[in-house]
Amino acid sequence: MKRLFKNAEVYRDGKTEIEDILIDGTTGKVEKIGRSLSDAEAEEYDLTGKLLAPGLVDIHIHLREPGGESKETIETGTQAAARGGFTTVCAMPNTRPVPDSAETIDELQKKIKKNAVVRVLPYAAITERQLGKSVTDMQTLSERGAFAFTDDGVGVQTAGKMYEAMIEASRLNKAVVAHCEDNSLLYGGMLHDGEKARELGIKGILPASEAVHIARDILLAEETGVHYHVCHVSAKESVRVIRDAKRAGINVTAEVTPHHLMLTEDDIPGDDANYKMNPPLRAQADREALIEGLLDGTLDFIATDHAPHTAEEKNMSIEEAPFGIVGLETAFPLLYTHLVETKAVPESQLLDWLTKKPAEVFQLPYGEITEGGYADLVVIDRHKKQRVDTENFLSKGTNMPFNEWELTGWPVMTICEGNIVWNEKEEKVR
Ligand SMILES: NC(=O)N[C@@H](CC(=O)O)C(=O)O
Ligand SMILES: [Zn+2]
Ligand SMILES: [Zn+2]
Repeated sequence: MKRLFKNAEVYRDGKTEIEDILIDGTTGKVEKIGRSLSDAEAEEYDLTGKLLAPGLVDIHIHLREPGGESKETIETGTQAAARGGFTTVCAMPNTRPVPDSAETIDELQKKIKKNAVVRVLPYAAITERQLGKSVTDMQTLSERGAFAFTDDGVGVQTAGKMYEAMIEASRLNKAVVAHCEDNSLLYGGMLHDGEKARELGIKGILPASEAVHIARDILLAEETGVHYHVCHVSAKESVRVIRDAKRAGINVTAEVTPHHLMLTEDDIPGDDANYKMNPPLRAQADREALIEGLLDGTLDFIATDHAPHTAEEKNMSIEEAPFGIVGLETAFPLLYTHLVETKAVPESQLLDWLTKKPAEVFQLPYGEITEGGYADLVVIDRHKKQRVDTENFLSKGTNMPFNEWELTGWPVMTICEGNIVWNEKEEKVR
């Protein structure tokens, strides 16, 4: 089935212009882009006044399946993604079992094929069961569709294992994606090692627990030539280390989450586990360094680290609850409201951080609207103002600090490979 989107403000090639886009549901591709298009067979949609952008790409999410279905499933997590405007998401491997072998990744691929509403690219683990002891059979995992390798959820504790993994990943032309956290520097910390932790009497997490791991890995990346990508950068020291590495020509890239861009430890109202995530919300100087890092290209793009947990788990105290917050359904309006509407960042820049940049960094054929390219699109109503209502989420997870925030710029329709996977008008997910 063909669809013709008329009079949209189309963002492509760095510009926004009023155009029509004809897509083909059979091939899943964009057939034509231009002015005054018509097609006798196509169903028409008038998008006057709406922004039509490439479908968003999220390199870092947790779908919890298999093993954590009470927190999220491939179905509910990708429904949440579709509603948030995301058409490509990369699923982290801290599941039970961990995708660390041919059997486990094959099983995961089957589940994705059956239940995913948007495109899911699965990560495989760097080490077996993410225990940091022996590197997985990366070649086999690559052949079976591993997007890249990561032990997200934990840091690879020894330099030697990371080095071995990087040599193999480099040979296979795959990225090593790292959760950076040196356990020997944790000291039982739960919040950033700052004012708020002291006030609440909770042990602090040193910025160095992140930055030391990153610095170590960067030297190993230099040695091995691997594409090394840093997850959820939170500390100003980490930004500095990555900036220096890029200047030295080392193949390092990095992401930052919406929550680290928006919040600091000062926003934590008390013992509320909706503010508990790893890495933690840090100080104002860190938040500023993250924004500066994004603007100067030290940090390459934004990823949500959507990390659902059950209400039961998150209703516990900060010291008892698990780390992590959800983000797929609010990422775009949150960033649009607080970066674009405030004029801190041009709309095109925000879109690039959520589409073109992540796709480029991982050499994915998504994240841009082109004739002949995938019909992955999101329609955004820049004027739609709405309060976040976690009760209304499609995700099973409601654990997040942005409930009841009034935000502007909501996705109203998401198209993945030519199929409408979310349409606000019909409150529908495929
Ligand atoms: N970010 C988090 O706080 N939690 C993540 C793990 C992770 O991303 O490291 C989770 O899986 O819950
Ligand atoms: Zn992580
Ligand atoms: Zn994560």
